[in-house]
Amino acid sequence: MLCARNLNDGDDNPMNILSIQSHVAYGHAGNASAVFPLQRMGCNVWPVHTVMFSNHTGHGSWRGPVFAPDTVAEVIQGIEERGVLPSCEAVLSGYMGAPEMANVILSAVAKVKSANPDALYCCDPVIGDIDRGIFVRPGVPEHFRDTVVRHADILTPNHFEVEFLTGRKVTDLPSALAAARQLIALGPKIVLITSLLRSDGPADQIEMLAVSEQEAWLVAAPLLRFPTPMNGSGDATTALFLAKFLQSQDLKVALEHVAGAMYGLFELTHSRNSRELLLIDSQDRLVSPPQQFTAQPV
Ligand SMILES: Nc1ncnc2c1ncn2[C@@H]1O[C@H](COP(=O)(O)OP(=O)(O)O)[C@@H](O)[C@H]1O
Ligand SMILES: Cc1ncc(COP(=O)(O)O)c(C=O)c1O
Ligand SMILES: [Mg+2]
Repeated sequence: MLCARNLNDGDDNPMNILSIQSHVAYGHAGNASAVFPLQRMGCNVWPVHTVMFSNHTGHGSWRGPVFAPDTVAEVIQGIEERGVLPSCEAVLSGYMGAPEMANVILSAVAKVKSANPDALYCCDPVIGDIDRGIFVRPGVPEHFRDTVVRHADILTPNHFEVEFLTGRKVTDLPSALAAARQLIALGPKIVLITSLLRSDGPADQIEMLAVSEQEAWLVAAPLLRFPTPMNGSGDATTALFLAKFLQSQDLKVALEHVAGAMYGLFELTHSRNSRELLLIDSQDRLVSPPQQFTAQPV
């Protein structure tokens, strides 16, 4: 079984998650979108930042450094020197900045897995989206496709990313399932496709598809219209899915949780016309989603 820790053994210490992502000071993307939901779900997070930007790139301009891969490796080495990697249950990665950063992250995954063979690597292959196309540096998309994906246990591409990683057009449910299974054949145990848009799907709904070797579940929630695309949603989605999966070890439970939590977050953000996700105002919704969405087997 894909399992970081058996929660039925009476051990109620929080999960430790090493989260290596971008960080923004204002608003929510990367670690600034993932850390709070993980903490609110009761996880202990060790955030390592790959960049420190003033704000997410969706605003059109931003300032701040992209950290050198060696800088990030040094921070991870310092964590290793605390002797705590055996208690790390998962590594989570997102926006990488440059292909060399991916190698630092893969080396962190190897260290964590050698200290704790049950630890999971959850990779959000941040490459781009349907509205903007590719928004990462040259070389990063190919590096995800050719190398990083094979090392992930859980992979959470959006619609655009699943098409890039597989080289397949995803237009309907059969092509979405085939694309997820193509990725699973490379190594990941679970593929979560976020924001699936398909011709044979319901209008005005946004879907997520969660696939493992044994199971496939589809869930739909209302699609809300925003004047500009929202950023940071994938980072919160992956964080919430990982936390719930680690806690429940159940694909359907994790999928239904993330669908309800993300709808709760988007609904509040939409009702207040906010350009940034209202994560703090939605904190209770992230843990106990007010609306439930039932996943269907496919
Ligand atoms: N316009 C929207 N209306 C409602 N929910 C949305 C909307 N956009 C994103 N979401 C929620 O956020 C999740 C992740 O969005 P997605 O666009 O796939 O992330 P990414 O930022 O990685 O592109 C979706 O699966 C959905 O739950
Ligand atoms: C700094 C930064 N990190 C991460 C992301 C990824 O965000 P999303 O969750 O929308 O894929 C973005 C997207 O704009 C970003 O600007
Ligand atoms: Mg994303």
